[in-house]
Amino acid sequence: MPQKPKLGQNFLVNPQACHAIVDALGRDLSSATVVEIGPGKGAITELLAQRAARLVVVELDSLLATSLRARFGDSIQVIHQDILTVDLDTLRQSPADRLLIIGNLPYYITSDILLHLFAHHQAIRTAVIMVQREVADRIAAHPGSRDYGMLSVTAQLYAEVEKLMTLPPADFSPPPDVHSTVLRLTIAPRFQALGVSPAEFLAFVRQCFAQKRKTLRNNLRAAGYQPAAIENACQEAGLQLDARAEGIDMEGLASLHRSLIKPL
Ligand SMILES: C[S@@+](CC[C@H](N)C(=O)[O-])C[C@H]1O[C@@H](n2cnc3c(N)ncnc32)[C@H](O)[C@@H]1O
Repeated sequence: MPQKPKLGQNFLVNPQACHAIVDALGRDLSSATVVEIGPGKGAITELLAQRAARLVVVELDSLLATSLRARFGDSIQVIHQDILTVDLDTLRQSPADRLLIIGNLPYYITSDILLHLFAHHQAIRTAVIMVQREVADRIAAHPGSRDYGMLSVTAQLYAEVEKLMTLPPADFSPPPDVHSTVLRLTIAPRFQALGVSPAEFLAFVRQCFAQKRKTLRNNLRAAGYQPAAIENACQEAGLQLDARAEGIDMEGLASLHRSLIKPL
């Protein structure tokens, strides 16, 4: 049985894909601060170093971080640290500097990295990230699809999501067990337009999706809402009582939430 690479280390070995991923950040990076998550052996880093005004890379593996420092010298900043502990705000040069994030992510912490990016969304303009295909499908899913759930709603509350390309295992060394998809997330939070506050609304969405097979009514009852309040909120949102959360768009979920927290 082949050993799983440590720290999700599947290195990209398709040069066209490397170019396409960097291009997806935007052609002109001459005034941008770019942050690469998990540069590894530098396949993407090499292209970025030629184009970005400023490049900061965050690599957890000490041997890789050392060899990146030796290879790129002072032309880039190498941070040897777990990305989940890096305060992205501190990488900006000014409050107006909004970071461009890029990375062929270590798949074992994809969701944690996404949440970390969203927690710092004010510091970010765009993120181009490669994730496992099935996870990309969930992030980009629309209401009514099997893949639509908490991850889709969370991502789409913070960003416009585009699927750019899917790569086969053979484009990596060693090849992973899965296909990989590149996503572009353009940060555009929707909380204000929906009239909801982020922490409260995300907690509510979690309750709606608590058990995907249950109806919304049952999930909300289990979360402690009164049957009459649920009925009223569904009516206000124009939703059937036996609807399931996976069929409800963001506006519908927000309308339900606003009704349910309204003082009686
Ligand atoms: C899928 S590889 C991508 C490497 C390179 N960017 C490429 O495309 O060939 C993921 C990289 O993330 C690094 N990594 C894993 N966990 C990390 C973490 N928590 N913080 C920062 N880097 C991490 C790994 O060491 C590895 O270099």
